[in-house]
Amino acid sequence: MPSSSLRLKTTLFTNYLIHGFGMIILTQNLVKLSHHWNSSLTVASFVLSGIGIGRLVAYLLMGFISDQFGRKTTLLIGMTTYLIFLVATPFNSSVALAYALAILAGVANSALDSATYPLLAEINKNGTSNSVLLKAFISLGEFILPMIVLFLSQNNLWFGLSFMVPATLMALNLANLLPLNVRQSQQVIEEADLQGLVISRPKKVALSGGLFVYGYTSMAVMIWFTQWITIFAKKIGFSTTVAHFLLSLYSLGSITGVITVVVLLNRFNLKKPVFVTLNALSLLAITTITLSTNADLSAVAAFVFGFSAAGGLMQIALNTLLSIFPRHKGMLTGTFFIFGSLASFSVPIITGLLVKMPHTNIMAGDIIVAFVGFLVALIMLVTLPPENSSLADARKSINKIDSKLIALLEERFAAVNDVHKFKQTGQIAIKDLNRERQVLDNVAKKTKNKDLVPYNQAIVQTIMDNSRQYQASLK
Ligand SMILES: O=C(O)C(=O)C[C@]1(C(=O)O)C=C[C@@H](O)C=C1
Repeated sequence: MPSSSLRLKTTLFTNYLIHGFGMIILTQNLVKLSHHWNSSLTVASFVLSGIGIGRLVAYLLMGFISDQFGRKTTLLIGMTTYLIFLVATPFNSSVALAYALAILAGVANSALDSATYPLLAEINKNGTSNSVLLKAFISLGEFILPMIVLFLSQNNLWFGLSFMVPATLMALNLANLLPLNVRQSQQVIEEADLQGLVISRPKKVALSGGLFVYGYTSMAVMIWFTQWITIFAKKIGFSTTVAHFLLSLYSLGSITGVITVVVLLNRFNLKKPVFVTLNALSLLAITTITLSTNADLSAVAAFVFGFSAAGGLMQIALNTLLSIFPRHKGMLTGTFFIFGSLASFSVPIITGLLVKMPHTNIMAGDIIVAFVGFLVALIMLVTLPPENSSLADARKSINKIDSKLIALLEERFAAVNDVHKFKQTGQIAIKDLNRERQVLDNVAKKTKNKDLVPYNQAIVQTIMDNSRQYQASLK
């Protein structure tokens, strides 16, 4: 790996560690901040919604900027706005400005996403495991920040230091990024890569449509669980300790899942089986949680649910989407995350309505969400071209393709036989160089991956040479 690429990756992962801090920094300091703003806790928690608004408003714009003006520009926008949010928030004493700063944090988040996911896909051909790793850095940030907040409060230190730690990291990270030539680190984005996956149009439509739906369900399935599991567990008679423990097991499962998925995807070409298996596991786990009245069984299911549903599935789906339409990675990332943001917005409303209805099992709705996610995984299974995880596997694929080619060649020779009959009747020469040129032009036009044109043309030329020999052999 070139050193510039390693340096760029360090910047990207550090950004997401800081983003892990950023995700919970307002909630972790909410009481202190509300005093600072001279407001009630209710008003202070309203400020949190600014982040969601900022994300929703900015995703498409940032996606556009990322595609049109480059990943580095978008990264700089994201990092600078994050820095302003982190530095200004602890000093600010106006609620209105706090809301504006929260919106800025949302904008920063959307800029980072719109630049980072496309960049990771471009730096590494198989960028899925790196995208999943981003989630691990977010979790690490979310794990560290509460400890910093606790340390500051126990030692009577200024709460604003918890903002200054990520702000300092962000400033250093900006200094690290500024001199970098990101285009060079992106390496050569070959024409072949820009063509995207070679699959039929209907398959492309089905897969990309499914993946956008997955942008919603993958987020919704987690929010639904995390929002209700404690209340649900108490309602079905589990002790308060068990009820809270289920959420911790979910988080533990999530971190284990992310690490497992990163290792699996790094070592083997297993994207499809991993995606389908984890979706099946998440469906099974949430069904178990919904129906179980046994605390031990629910505990195992909560861990498995975190492992699968929160183990980086969203990142795998986004990465697959980017591989279908590589020319518009920024806009696609933005749109995908808008679906996710819609889930954060709508799930609390939907579940809020459901919970008012008598005799409803609030977790049952999450089974439906997980089931839709599983259906998308099945669509991926049938539409994505096969990945070969070993030499033997790759050769098996070649054998299958060769069988199809042979059948097609036999069909072609049958057509050549007909051509030959017409030529004999009309006393026309076998060799027709004009026709051969037409055929080769057609090959160039039909070949999607332009790097392959000379090879495909050479193959078809050989076929025509043999077609002539075959015709000469016929009586
Ligand atoms: O189309 C013809 O005239 C053919 O004879 C068939 C064919 C071919 O195999 O495509 C073979 C020889 C000619 O030189 C051109 C094309």
